[in-house]
Amino acid sequence: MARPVVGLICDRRRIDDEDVHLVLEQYITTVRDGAGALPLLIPVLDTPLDADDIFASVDGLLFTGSPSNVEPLHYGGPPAREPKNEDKYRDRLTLNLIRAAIEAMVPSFCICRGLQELNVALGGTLYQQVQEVPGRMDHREDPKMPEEVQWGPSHDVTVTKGGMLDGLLETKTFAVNSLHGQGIDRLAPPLREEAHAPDGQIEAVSLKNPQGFLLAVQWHPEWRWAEDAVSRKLWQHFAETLR
Ligand SMILES: N[C@@H](CCC(=O)NCCCC(=O)O)C(=O)O
Repeated sequence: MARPVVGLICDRRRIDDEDVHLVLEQYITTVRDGAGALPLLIPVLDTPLDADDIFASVDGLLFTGSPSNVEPLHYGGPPAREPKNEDKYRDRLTLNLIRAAIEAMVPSFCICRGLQELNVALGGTLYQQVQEVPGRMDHREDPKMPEEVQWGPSHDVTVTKGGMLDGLLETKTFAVNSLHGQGIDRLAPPLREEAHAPDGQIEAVSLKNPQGFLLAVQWHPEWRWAEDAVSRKLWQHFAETLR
């Protein structure tokens, strides 16, 4: 039987004066092994690919993480302090694609930047520097540390009662990694909180009125997914919605 196909959103970066479309390999191998699907990379072109064309070729979508930030103009925020750290072509594709995927009930899993895109696409706002918000922790990785530490467990999250994760996971508090400087400020009206960090930062969301599968997490369940019971469950559940 043919494997289901999952479309992974690429980043668009300028490398050696060329436009390059790329995805970290860990997302690709996790889609293959954790969700049992065929990974299909979705490039971020000047004129975005048509959502219906994409939906005709995939059984689900993965909105990947990225070092780039959603441009604040999309949520009425002040100009970014680091305007170079943007991917305006990705914004142009994903903000519309997420809304279209919800409408078309295409199963979608959103990770890190993907969660932030979902919140902005549905009318929410972002903190541009979570660590500067009074009472919030620093959710960024330490780039001076070895990769294992940067991507290793960083803080707990607690699952919110009555949501998708509450129904899915036996463990209600568990450790996650944390590699983000931005985060949800105002939650988009159609979304509900699924989990939060000890400082109150929203760490996972889903639709209040679910239509198909839509889950977004601020952490990275693709990192060493096979070694972590919660990550295994999330990928398995995503896989089940693809068929
Ligand atoms: N830039 C945003 C989003 C953070 C994010 O997605 N990090 C993932 C980095 C690794 C990768 O390339 O997937 C923020 O800082 O909040």
